[in-house]
This record gives sequence, structure tokens and C-alpha cells, in this order.
Amino acid sequence: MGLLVLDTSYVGSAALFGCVFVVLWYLWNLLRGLPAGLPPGPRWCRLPVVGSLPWIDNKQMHTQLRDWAKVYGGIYHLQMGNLLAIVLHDLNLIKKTFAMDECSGRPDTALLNYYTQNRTLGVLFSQGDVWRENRRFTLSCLRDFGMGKFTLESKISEEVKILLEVFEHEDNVTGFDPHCHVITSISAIICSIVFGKHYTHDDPDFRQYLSVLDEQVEYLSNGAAVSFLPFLGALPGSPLTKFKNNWDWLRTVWLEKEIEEHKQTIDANHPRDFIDCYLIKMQAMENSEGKSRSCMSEKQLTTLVADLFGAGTETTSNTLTWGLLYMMRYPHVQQKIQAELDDVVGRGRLPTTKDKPDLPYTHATVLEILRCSTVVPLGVLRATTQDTTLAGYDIPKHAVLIPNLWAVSHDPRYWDKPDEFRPERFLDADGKVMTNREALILFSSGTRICLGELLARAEVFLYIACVLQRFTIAPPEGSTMPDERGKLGITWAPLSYKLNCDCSLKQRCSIWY
Ligand code: HEM
Repeated sequence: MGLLVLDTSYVGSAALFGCVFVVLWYLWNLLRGLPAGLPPGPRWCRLPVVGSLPWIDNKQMHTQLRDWAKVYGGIYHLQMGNLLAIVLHDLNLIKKTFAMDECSGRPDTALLNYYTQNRTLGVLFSQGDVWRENRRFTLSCLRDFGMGKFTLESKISEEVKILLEVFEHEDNVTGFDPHCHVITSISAIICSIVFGKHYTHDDPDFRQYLSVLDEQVEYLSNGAAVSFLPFLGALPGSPLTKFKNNWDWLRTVWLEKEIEEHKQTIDANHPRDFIDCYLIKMQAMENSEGKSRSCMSEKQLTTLVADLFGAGTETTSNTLTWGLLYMMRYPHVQQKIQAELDDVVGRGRLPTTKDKPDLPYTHATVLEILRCSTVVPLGVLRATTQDTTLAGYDIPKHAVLIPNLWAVSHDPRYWDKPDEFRPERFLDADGKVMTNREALILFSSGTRICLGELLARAEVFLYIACVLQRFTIAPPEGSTMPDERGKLGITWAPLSYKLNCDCSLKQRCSIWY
């Protein structure tokens, strides 16, 4: 009994001591000022070990960081657990910073390190020479497979046609959640480039890969504590453990098997897809430089393929799910697009990207969908690879760089009434589309600008044009209009909602192709 009393009082004293320590540390931080050379930052939200993390609102981090920029300016710093983060708000500063080679790293976090073996695998989260090599190869290979050309368009159109059928056969009385169909359809496009296979909407395995991807994207959320507090990863059931299990499963159950199958059936003279191209180049490098010196490997390929699957699926599908939601909320926009499509394309064939110049309102709406949704609101976090200077401040090596792309897309200095959905903002006085508005940087900029930008733009245009050519979409009868709240992972996704796309709503059933 005596021992128990002693123990309890010991624990109590330790807790009291801990609290006093934290309070003293907090006060000391408030009084001592900020480290010399760094940009400003909130002094009042810094605790030992966790730094500003307890104050970060994971669900709305992009708006919260925008609000803090009103106090601290276009560049400020935060202590995120064990990493110093530099938040960038100013458009010109983001562009300048992201063009610098020493700002093209990725953060040193437990999740990314596991996935990429300390940022040495793949293209999305790797850095240094590995990233440069993989990026060069991926870009040239995607170009060969028609990215930005009409050859890829036929793949997109095939998937659109299937999606239209799926929508048509859905329950159009009580409505349905479009996201599951949209993500399957969009993912099937990047998968056909990468794996040379056509994955169908009713393939249970493919559905499972997509649902695992959804989970991974949430774990990779930019403000996730586990990214900045490595010790959390050791706790049972931590997101790090779940992330690792998911990745190991996806790798072994799907990706490695696909690569093996390709190795068995490859014809070096007729590459079928991205995996074939990589294997052929890898063999050539091994022949010329020897296996140990070549930087290409099956391990690299596995992560590269996963990067393309992830980056090419979540982003565009969320953009489209937002797009359909906006179309329901702004029926006058939908009607204008339909009138333009009827005029220019008619109902006898699907719209194509060749029609784009003659469909300025549809094109402007697509740009407005991209701007309003900004589906990667805080970009893919970058990191400094050496000490550097930004806007006159000293930024140390390994600092995390957070570009608030969402804030730029919603900045009243560049966009009149930024919170309004108004496609007209992309049309000039002659009704022509202003495609290159400088502040539209949702694909980021500089050395690591999105590799799939052309593909994504083509996909969003074709899906929106084809869906609205065939259907008028609306919320199911009696249900309320979905609002514009979203869910933040690494991407910004709309909350789940239902739509009804009964084509009889506007007698659009007469479409035949
Ligand atoms: C609306 C759709 C999309 C948006 C908004 C988007 C946005 C972004 C952003 C913000 C980055 C980070 C760039 C940086 O680090 O500064 C990125 C990188 C990347 N994106 Fe996209 N993306 C989209 C679609 C796609 C598609 C369809 C692909 C498929 C090929 C893709 C592949 C990639 C890859 C591989 C990277 C990494 C580039 C690198 O680190 O060098 N993205 N994207």
C-alpha cells in the first residue's frame, strides 16, 4: 500500500513537473523572439516537440494558412514537429522559389521515407539525380504514348463512352454518388498507358486497388502529425503502420505481379505500354553500363508505376467530381454549355479537343472548375536540399516548403470575387478564352511542375463536354443541393453527394453516336 502511495505521488510529481516545463518553455518562446534570419511566424503557437502542430487544422489547412498569411505576410515559418516549414503565399515568390534547383527536394518524413526508401525511388517523392532521371524518362515516355496528342484522346473517349453508359444505367430516381464511377473511369486511362490493360468498372480487384489508394492519400495529408512526429509511427495502430501495410500489399499483390507478367511476354520491338518501355530501356542501360551502375531497376519501376497510378487518378477524378457538383449548383452554366455544344458539335458525335477553339464557354468553364477546386491545394510539399535565401530570409537545408496554391487561386488581387463560380472571368472582350492567366498555378510551377498537366486538362475538358452533351445533371428530387465543403488529404475532395442524370430531364436522349 505504502509503495502504491509512493508510486502515485511519483507519477503526480512527474506530471506536474512536465506541465510546468511545457508552460515555462511556452513563455520562454513567446519572450525570446524568433530565430534570426527566418521569415516571421506565429510565436504564440509553439510547444516543445510538437511545435505548431496542435494549432494546425488538418481539415482546412489551406484556408487556415491563408488566414495566417494576412498576419505574417507572403512568406512565414511554422515549426511542424521536428521540421521547419516555410509557407509561401505570394505568386511571384512561389514561381521564383520553385524554379530553384535547391528547392526541388521532398520532405524527410517517415511516410515518404518508407515509400521511397529515403526519397530514392520513383518520381513523385524522390529527389536528386534519381528524380531527375525518372522524370526525364517518364516525360518522354508519356509523350511517346500520346500525351497532348490526339492518339491519347481516343483512349479518353473510350472511357468517357463507358462512363456515360454507367451513368445512364444508374438509379436515376434516388440518385447516385458519381465519385466511384468517375475515379474508376479516370484511373482506367492512366492504367491503360502504364499497364497496357483495360480495367473495367466491375473489376473487384481494381476497385480494391482504388480504395487502398484513397486511404493512402488521406494518410499523406500535408498536416498529418505522423509525418512530423516520427515517434508516433511506433505506436500500435498508427497511420504509419497502416500506410506501410497498404503499400506492401499494393506492391506485392498487384504491381510486382504486373511487372513480372510484362517480363514474360515482352517483345522488345513492340513496346505495349510504359512498363515495357521502362524494361527495354533498363536492359539497354544494363548492357551499356552494367547492372550495378545503371540507375534503372525493377524496384524503381514499381514505385514509378505506383506514382503514376496515384497522381493520375486522385487529382483528375476529384476535379471532375467537383466539376459535376458545380454544374448542379450553377444550372445556368450547364445550360450555356449545352447550347454551345448543340450549336457546334450537335448530337451525332462526341465532342473532341479539336472542337475546343469553337467551344470557348465550355473551355472557360473547365478552367473555372480547375481554379475553384484547386485539388492539390498545398501542392506536393517540397524541401530545400541546401541552405538558401528566399525573399532575403535565410532558409536552412531540409526546410519543408508549403506553397498555398489554393490561396493563389482564390486571391482577390488576381481574381475578381474569387469565391464566385464565374467562367466568364476566362473570356476576353471578344469572347476568346484567356488560357494562360498567370495566377492559375494549380499544377504548380518550376522544376517539378506536374507531369500530367496536358493529360489532366484533356480529360477534364472531354468528360465535362461529353457528360453535358448527353445529360442534364441535378440533385435527386427532394434532396438538398450539395455544398462546397470538402475533405482534405493530399488532395481536396468534395464530400460525398448524389446526383441524378436522367437524360429525359431535357430530352437529351436523342443523342446517338
Ligand atoms: C487536375 C489534375 C492535376 C493536378 C491539379 C495536379 C497537380 C500537381 C501538383 C500541384 C504537383 C506538384 C508539383 C511540385 O512539386 O511542385 C504535381 C506533381 C505531379 N503530377 Fe500532377 N496534377 C494533376 C494530374 C496529374 C496526372 C493526370 C498525372 C499523370 C501522369 C500527374 C502526375 C504527376 C507527377 C508524376 C508529379 C510529380 C512531378 C515531380 O515531382 O517531378 N498529375 N501535380
